[in-house]
Amino acid sequence: MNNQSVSAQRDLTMKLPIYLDYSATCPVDPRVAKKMAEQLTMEGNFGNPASRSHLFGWKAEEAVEDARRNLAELVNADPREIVWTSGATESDNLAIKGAAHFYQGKGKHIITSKIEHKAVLDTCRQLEREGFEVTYLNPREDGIVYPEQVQEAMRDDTIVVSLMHVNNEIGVINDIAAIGEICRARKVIFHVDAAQSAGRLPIDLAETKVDLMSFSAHKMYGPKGIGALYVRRKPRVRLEAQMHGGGHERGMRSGTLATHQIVGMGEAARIVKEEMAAESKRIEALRDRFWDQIKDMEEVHVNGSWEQRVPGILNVSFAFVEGESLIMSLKDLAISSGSACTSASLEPSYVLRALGVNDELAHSSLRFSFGRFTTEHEVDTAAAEVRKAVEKLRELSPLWDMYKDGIDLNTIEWAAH
Ligand SMILES: Cc1ncc(COP(=O)(O)O)c(C=O)c1O
Ligand code: FES
Repeated sequence: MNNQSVSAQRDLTMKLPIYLDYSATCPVDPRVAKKMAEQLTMEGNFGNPASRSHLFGWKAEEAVEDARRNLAELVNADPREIVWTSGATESDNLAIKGAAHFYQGKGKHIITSKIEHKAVLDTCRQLEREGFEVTYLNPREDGIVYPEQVQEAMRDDTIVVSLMHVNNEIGVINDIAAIGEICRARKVIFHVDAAQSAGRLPIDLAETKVDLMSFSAHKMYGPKGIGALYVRRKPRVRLEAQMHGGGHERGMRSGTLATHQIVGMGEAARIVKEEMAAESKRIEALRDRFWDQIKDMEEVHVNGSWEQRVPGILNVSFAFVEGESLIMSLKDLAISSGSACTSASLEPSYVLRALGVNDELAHSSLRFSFGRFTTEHEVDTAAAEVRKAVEKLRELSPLWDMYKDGIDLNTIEWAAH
């Protein structure tokens, strides 16, 4: 089934909300699902890829290695540099803890940023408890962590720098090539979380001086629960394993390989490599189409650099409207106020706060993310619904009335309570 027929079929059966949360996760591409299903049964590659004594094992191993080649080709790496994991969370843990533990004899200082995914931030917190020191860089107002900031934070005992390629809440892109040069010159290991960029931006690891890179299949239309870590061979990067057992994945990550998941990720990578250029253009056009329909509203702001961003993510603040109320009144849209992992919290986003967005505005922000199966019709419907909901909530807002009456809200002394 092609993309258009998937969308058409969904239109017919739909009472489902319009899905605009592709940064949280993507549906599995039907081509990927088909290939995965074929692996599971007696006729497929159900064997254990580690079994060396019979055909079932050999076939499963071949399927795993095909997938490894496909993922490696997506980022121009050597297949021997790809280690399968359960997702980007595990890859981040393995990269940062693995490198910190292996290289701690050289120093105990790590550099990261305040707007990393929790998988990186919590890993760094854990390392702090173990006696490592971590510098959390603040991005500039545009959401970018600049190479000079990394340069300035470097110390003689710095062993690891971990920065994301694309931020999952605001879609802003960091210049990993320039940061890689700085790290390489000082022989500091550079880890990049590419969960949001792989398959959305071209990545060339033969050219870019990244030592470790995390990937997640479910952000590229593959299944959840599978990911990979790129571990550079030249110059060789060493890691202390975090999972011990049968010595799979050259000792870096033990555990029977999940053949069907791995085949799914490989197929997802193969498809996205072929379709990325056209897909990015299409998604950018959808994003612009959406933004064109809401940008003339008053007090509507895009968070993060407009120029340096992936096409699929748009984080917008609607001043004088409370984000949770807005989501509640947009029941026909599947959107979020920030990342999926923190969507249960009513705290304003730590990412937006780090950009200097004030609490009220951070509270009134929504993330729209567009993807492979998004249609123009969905975008038009979503934009109309957003306009309607924002206007209605503002009608009910005393603060909006005051703003419209020209009262400067910053000068008001609110009663303490
Ligand atoms: C930037 C980033 N890193 C890591 C993850 C976690 O990936 P996974 O769900 O594969 O563990 C995500 C997913 O939300 C992400 O956006
Ligand atoms: S799924 Fe993206 S933040 Fe957790």
